[in-house]
Amino acid sequence: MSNNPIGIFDSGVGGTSIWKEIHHLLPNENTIYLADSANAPYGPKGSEKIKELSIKNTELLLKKGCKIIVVACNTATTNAIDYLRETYNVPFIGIEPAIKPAALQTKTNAVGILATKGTLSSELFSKTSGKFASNIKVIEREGKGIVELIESGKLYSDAMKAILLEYLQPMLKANIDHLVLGCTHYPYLIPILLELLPNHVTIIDSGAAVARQTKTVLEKNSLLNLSAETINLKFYTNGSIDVMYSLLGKGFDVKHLNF
Ligand SMILES: N[C@@H](CCC(=O)O)C(=O)O
Repeated sequence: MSNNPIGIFDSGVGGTSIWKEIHHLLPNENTIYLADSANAPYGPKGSEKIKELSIKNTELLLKKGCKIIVVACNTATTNAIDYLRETYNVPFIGIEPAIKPAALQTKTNAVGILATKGTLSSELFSKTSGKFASNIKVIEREGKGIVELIESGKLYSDAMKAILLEYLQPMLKANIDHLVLGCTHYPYLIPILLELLPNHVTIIDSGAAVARQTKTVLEKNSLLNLSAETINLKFYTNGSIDVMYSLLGKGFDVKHLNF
């Protein structure tokens, strides 16, 4: 069982930002990544639809023998992880916008958060936000259009720069000193954001924390892979293989699969 793969899924290619953190921290683990790009973006879909898609992805990963599932998608986590944990008999790791560290560290008492509509409108997000950020100003912004541009291979484009400028403006006006990236596609924006943001704004992303949590849960459940066999890193997408390669780099085992 311990050499069974870690299953990771996202609405598309964004969760590869989480896969990179996991593979970096746990290089001896087999992994299977599912990019549900054909159904991206999840953000504007209702909670029930997001749940349904998360179930579909989970069941495919379980069929492939995954020992643990990482929901590498804020939108799927905030809308579906409670249901998944109640329903399936494997550990689940989720990702949520890191509003807590931002709220604890802010000196200007104002933080920005960029996330999808599905995340910002979820019960889980409003609970976390109410718990940790009730005394500070939180400028929320739906990152409308960002996932679509990344999924269509237009990460470094004038269109991307233009919408980011628009979304950041009210945050900068409110004097934020932290920007929380609340979607796993967004770490790929960091080089552009660094160009657009003043130096005093810290970008917060929870990818490394998710990898550490995955390691902790594997350890606790005696599921760390201790075998000396060569590991397998598999990627399945129901969208564009080229976009996967553009973010991962060539040389990985990326296959097209209808799911
Ligand atoms: N990867 C995204 C999903 C965005 C979307 O498909 O709208 C997230 O973390 O929320």
